[in-house]
Amino acid sequence: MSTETKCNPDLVRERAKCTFDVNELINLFYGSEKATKERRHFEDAVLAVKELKDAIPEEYLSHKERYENGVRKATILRDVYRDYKAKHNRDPPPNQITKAVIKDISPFLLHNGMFVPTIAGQGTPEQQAEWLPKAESMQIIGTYAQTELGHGSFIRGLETIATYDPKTEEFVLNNPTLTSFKWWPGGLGSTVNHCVVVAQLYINGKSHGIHPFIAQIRDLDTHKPLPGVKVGEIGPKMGFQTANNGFLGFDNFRIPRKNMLMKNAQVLKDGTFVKGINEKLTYGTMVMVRVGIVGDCSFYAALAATIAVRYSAVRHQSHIKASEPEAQILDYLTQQHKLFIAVASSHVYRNAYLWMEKMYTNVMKELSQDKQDNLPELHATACCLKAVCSRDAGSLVEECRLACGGHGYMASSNLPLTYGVTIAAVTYEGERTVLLLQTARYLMKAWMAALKGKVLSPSVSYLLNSLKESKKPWQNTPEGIVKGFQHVSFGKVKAAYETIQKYMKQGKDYEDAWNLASVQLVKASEAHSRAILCEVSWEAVCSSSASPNLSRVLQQLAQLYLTYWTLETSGDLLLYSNITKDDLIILRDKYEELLVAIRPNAVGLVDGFDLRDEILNSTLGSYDGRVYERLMEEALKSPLNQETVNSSFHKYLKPMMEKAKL
Ligand SMILES: CCCCCCCCCC/C=C\CCCCCCC/C=C/C(=O)SCCNC(=O)CCNC(=O)[C@H](O)C(C)(C)COP(=O)(O)OP(=O)(O)OC[C@H]1O[C@@H](n2cnc3c(N)ncnc32)[C@H](O)[C@@H]1OP(=O)(O)O
Ligand SMILES: Cc1cc2nc3c(=O)[nH]c(=O)nc-3n(C[C@H](O)[C@H](O)[C@H](O)COP(=O)(O)OP(=O)(O)OC[C@H]3O[C@@H](n4cnc5c(N)ncnc54)[C@H](O)[C@@H]3O)c2cc1C
Repeated sequence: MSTETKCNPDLVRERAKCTFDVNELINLFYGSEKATKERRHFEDAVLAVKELKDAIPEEYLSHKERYENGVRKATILRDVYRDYKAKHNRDPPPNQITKAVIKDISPFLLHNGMFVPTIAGQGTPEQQAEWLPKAESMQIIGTYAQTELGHGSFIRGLETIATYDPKTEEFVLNNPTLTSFKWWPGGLGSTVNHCVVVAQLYINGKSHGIHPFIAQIRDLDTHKPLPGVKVGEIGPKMGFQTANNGFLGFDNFRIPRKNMLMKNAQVLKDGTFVKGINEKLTYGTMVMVRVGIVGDCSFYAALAATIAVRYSAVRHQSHIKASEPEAQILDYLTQQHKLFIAVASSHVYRNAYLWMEKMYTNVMKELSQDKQDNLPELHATACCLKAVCSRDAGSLVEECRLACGGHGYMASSNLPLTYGVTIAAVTYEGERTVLLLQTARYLMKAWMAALKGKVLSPSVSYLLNSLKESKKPWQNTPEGIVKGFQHVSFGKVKAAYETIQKYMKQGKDYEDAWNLASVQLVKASEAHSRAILCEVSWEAVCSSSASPNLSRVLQQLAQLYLTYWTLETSGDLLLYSNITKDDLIILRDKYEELLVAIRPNAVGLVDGFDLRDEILNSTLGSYDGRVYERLMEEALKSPLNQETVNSSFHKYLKPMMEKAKL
């Protein structure tokens, strides 16, 4: 029997309506047919491992059990990765199968995501040769320990100290205050035995700024903290329950000189400090991860959209017309308004990620040739896109959850957990406002350069164009809308700059003027991000190799994104572009037309994300649409349903009722 015949009939009908080839979309989204095959093949291999299946839903486990189960599965998953690599002589293809296995966040996330990349990016060839083979083969397990109780955003303010002792050629690590304790690093709680510690370097009483050091913190055999190390777990959070975030403090803990990662700056045996070409290269891992987070946002938006769109196709409630049967809730335009933007945004973030990945790779290549010219643009762009995409993705996931009504509130929908994980990215790897202000610094510099008629980097060159060109009449085309967002960014950058100047003319120094203008500066960065997202995604769609049928739908999605944000930010466009009220009315109508046009393809579009049921892990979103059956099946797994009468009845309820009779 085919999967289709077992499916909910609404979903079968939806799939029959689709006007494009879903497999073509899948291959386009993931790069190629070969990439799809390899990814699916790897996912199959993981899912074939029986031990990776959970007996009961994670939510019924205690905090400790959940962590232990997470570690158990992470180690099995690690074996599957290793075997794949041994068999195919290459890493497994990019995939999201960890989501199907760990459900929440792997206790090895920081090992793979930041510990290994920091050794690779910040270590000398000798250090890489020493640590990478051990780390990559999991002989050692590590994390990235930067944030402290007292400081996360302002990393120059970190208080962990590494004092060089030339007599023994060692660094002495100390956490002199409570606020200097490391706080947050994933896996630190009970999993890792090593970490990259970011600490203030002192030589002969002189501070030389923050640098990364490798410290072994637990014994490799007993796993006990080494003498001089105080380490533990920070407790339950809004999400990330299995990430095993921890705290760490050192008391005169010695590590050899070679444990400072010295690709950028060095400490020689005699204590001579050799400065790197650019001290900000020490922040390199964060830049890489910020790029990766834009890709993660695409995944989370796709996951939530898949669940909510499929559920909305299956769910019937009320009537659009009294004479007709109860409508699929997906037929309500308000529901389409809530959901289709999540589908469209996933594509936008995916294209933005691919664009950023190229920029990142180019800059890394240039840095290897000692060329740093494009590093500021990379940093500024990664900061604002990470900030805007993570916040938007969080809101989209929450909107999808709300769009599922009461059932969206069930843990078994997987939408609450997905929200907790998605929204964390607004804070980690650089808090949103703080990162937007970093981009604003870059925009102010670019603006000053534009005023002087200098050539600007590609991502901000529109500032110069907008300055040179007089504003042209608004055009209600995608290209016209992209230009409109560039005008908004231009206007906001200019206004923020002029506000700073105004305060300075009033006698304020630059820093105070900056702070007083900072709400505008943040908004300028947001507008700059939106202009990039619109331009990059529209260009990607126009240059795609998709067939005419698919291309039409992808263009509709991209136009939906542009139109949605035009209507959402119409005040800004009225202020800074030549858009008129009449243009906005036309766009409002166009937006509604787009929702109606996308509607028949809604299920096909989410099928095109190719997220299998095990990854969705949702009663509401599975491919076959057996929503009500799954809700009941999951509810029956509750431990409270494993007994007819719970002991609390005899202990509390009955005595209460009996007392009440007296
Ligand atoms: C082959 C292609 C591969 C593409 C990549 C894809 C790979 C994907 C893999 C990863 C994906 C997912 C992995 C998941 C892992 C997830 C981990 C989740 C767990 C979370 C971990 C963490 O949170 S770790 C801790 C993160 N912490 C932060 O982010 C702290 C934020 N704060 C800062 O970064 C800095 O303090 C701040 C930048 C805000 C300020 O620094 P400061 O030194 O004070 O600098 P300023 O004085 O403000 O500025 C001075 C000038 O320096 C410039 N600058 C600052 N930072 C950088 C930088 N990183 N690079 C370059 N330049 C920088 C700044 O712009 C100033 O310049 P100016 O010219 O003077 O204006
Ligand atoms: C789930 C999760 C996982 C994490 N994992 C790790 C990890 O593995 N390793 C690690 O080292 N860290 C980790 N972190 C820590 C994370 O990187 C920091 O929490 C993050 O960088 C924000 O710093 P903060 O907590 O100091 O926020 P704060 O800077 O204290 O932010 C609080 C408020 O102050 C505002 N603010 C701060 N500075 C400024 C400013 N200059 N201008 C304007 N407003 C400002 C912010 O906008 C925000 O509204 C993790 C955090 C989370 C939530």
